[in-house]
Amino acid sequence: MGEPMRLGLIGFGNIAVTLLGQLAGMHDAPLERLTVLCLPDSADEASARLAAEFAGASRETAVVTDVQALLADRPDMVVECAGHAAVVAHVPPVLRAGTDVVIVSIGALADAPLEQELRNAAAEGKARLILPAGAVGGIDLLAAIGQAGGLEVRYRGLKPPLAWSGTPAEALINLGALREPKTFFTGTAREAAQAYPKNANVAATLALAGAGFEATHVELIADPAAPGNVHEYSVVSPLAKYTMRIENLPSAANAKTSVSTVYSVLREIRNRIGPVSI
Ligand SMILES: NC(=O)C1=CN([C@@H]2O[C@H](COP(=O)(O)OP(=O)(O)OC[C@H]3O[C@@H](n4cnc5c(N)ncnc54)[C@H](OP(=O)(O)O)[C@@H]3O)[C@@H](O)[C@H]2O)C=CC1
Ligand SMILES: O=C([O-])CC(=O)C(=O)O
Repeated sequence: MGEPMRLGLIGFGNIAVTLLGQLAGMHDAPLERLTVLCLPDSADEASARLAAEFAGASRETAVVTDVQALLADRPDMVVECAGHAAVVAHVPPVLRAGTDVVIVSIGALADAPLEQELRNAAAEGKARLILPAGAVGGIDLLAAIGQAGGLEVRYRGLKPPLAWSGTPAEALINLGALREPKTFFTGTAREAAQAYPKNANVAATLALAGAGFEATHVELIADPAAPGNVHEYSVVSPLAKYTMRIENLPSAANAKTSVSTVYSVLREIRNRIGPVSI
């Protein structure tokens, strides 16, 4: 059994609540304290759910609404699952304080000054900025062969029309009337991640692992026949060529987010606490 850990969570939406259920059932790699940083409007609900679903004899919980209170709880690691604005507001001070952070809203790094600020904050605090694979796979191979250069990466993100609601796609196509797949965005990973902050974090993950934000080609597609949230990409490099297609189950509480994202975060937590990292 690993050493007990003090975990901080930023956000209390779909990913955080689903993760809470997974953490509650995790006994092989124990958590001794879970501190949630949420918006003031969510604090009462978060307190009630933590008390009912997670707290116990050997588990303490706290709900806070500002980053200094989160840091005062001395978490060993913090997981951000709240969106791009929360990365901007909260992650630099946590890194500067010397605490490792897993960022789920990776597309925030498409803002080049913010990416630099996060790298500087991690260096200053001697902390690690951890970028999980999230809803996509094959990041290990991409990051490995990318070191040799010469990468060409092309990514297609297909989701059912509902998953694109509330995004700029609404102004480009009639999502409700769509009867066939429609590509509404073609561009770079930087453009995609910035225009679709809740839907194109995968494009940013591929860019950061591989060919960079400008050289990673992205297509975003609304497809009424999509069998879930689909991530397809192809890699051509001097060392390897491969294609990947992942059909992800969307979250019941947020069609934009694939459930596998939660499990990717859980993997980071287990790798941190457990005796083996894989
Ligand atoms: N890397 C990847 O592969 C993936 C990354 N993501 C990223 O994860 C994010 C979270 O996903 P999900 O949980 O499904 O989204 P949700 O919208 O369900 O949850 C996000 C929660 O964070 C809250 N929040 C917003 N701003 C702050 C803040 N400053 N401090 C604390 N809480 C805040 C939101 O409140 P309110 O609703 O009131 O704004 C909401 O409750 C997405 O926005 C996306 O950026 C998602 C899928 C895949
Ligand atoms: O969860 C997914 O399938 C991917 C996603 O939303 C993103 O890339 O932001």
